[in-house]
Amino acid sequence: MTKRVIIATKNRGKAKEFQHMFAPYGYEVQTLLDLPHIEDVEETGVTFEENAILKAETVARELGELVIADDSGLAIDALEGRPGVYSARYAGEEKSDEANMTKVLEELESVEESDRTARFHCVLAIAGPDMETKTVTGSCEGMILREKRGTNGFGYDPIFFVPSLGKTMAELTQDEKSQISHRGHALEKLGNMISDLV
Ligand SMILES: O=P(O)(O)OP(=O)(O)OP(=O)(O)OC[C@H]1O[C@@H](n2cnc3c(O)ncnc32)[C@H](O)[C@@H]1O
Ligand SMILES: [Mg+2]
Repeated sequence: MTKRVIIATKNRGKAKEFQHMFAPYGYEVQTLLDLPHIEDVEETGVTFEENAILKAETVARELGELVIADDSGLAIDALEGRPGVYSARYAGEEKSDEANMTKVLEELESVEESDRTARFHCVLAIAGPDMETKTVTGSCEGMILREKRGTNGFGYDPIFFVPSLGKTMAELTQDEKSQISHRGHALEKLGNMISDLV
């Protein structure tokens, strides 16, 4: 029987990545896109950790099941860590990846190459009945380019350059991204915990 794991996300890009990352372990991933009766959780926290816990615990309580949530974002040094926890809505409530990237590129227009350092952060929270909520973190270092490159991935991937690979995140295959990404690193840490629980 296929094991099922629920991820409390409505982000199609994240959903696709989790499906890909869990498949080799024989897990079928369901997200809030498959469970439309579950409402969006308001992200009132001021840290990735607070928001990940909020999303995981709220949905776990509603479903009475084990749930994983992902809160993530991009921290740019020249912008004092912005967009940070506001990454999804940086250019407005409509959560447009294109508008968010355009805003970042404009804000960095006068910033020279060596100062364009940034990193993606990901906090995964796992919550469920009869267990204490746990969190793990992962990050990935890079540079913000001056224009978009590549069409894979989602969010800020086309402007996030990974120096060790000489490519943007949006030029990586799903396998390549999972090996080096903030989400991939966090999920590695969650690995053993999940196999004990789900
Ligand atoms: O809360 P859920 O429903 O999971 O979906 P969301 O898109 O609102 O997710 P977050 O609140 O965690 O915001 C994360 C934002 O950070 C960006 N982001 C996170 N991981 C990324 C990745 O792997 N590549 C590119 N951008 C990413 C992207 O803009 C996301 O919308
Ligand atoms: Mg969100």
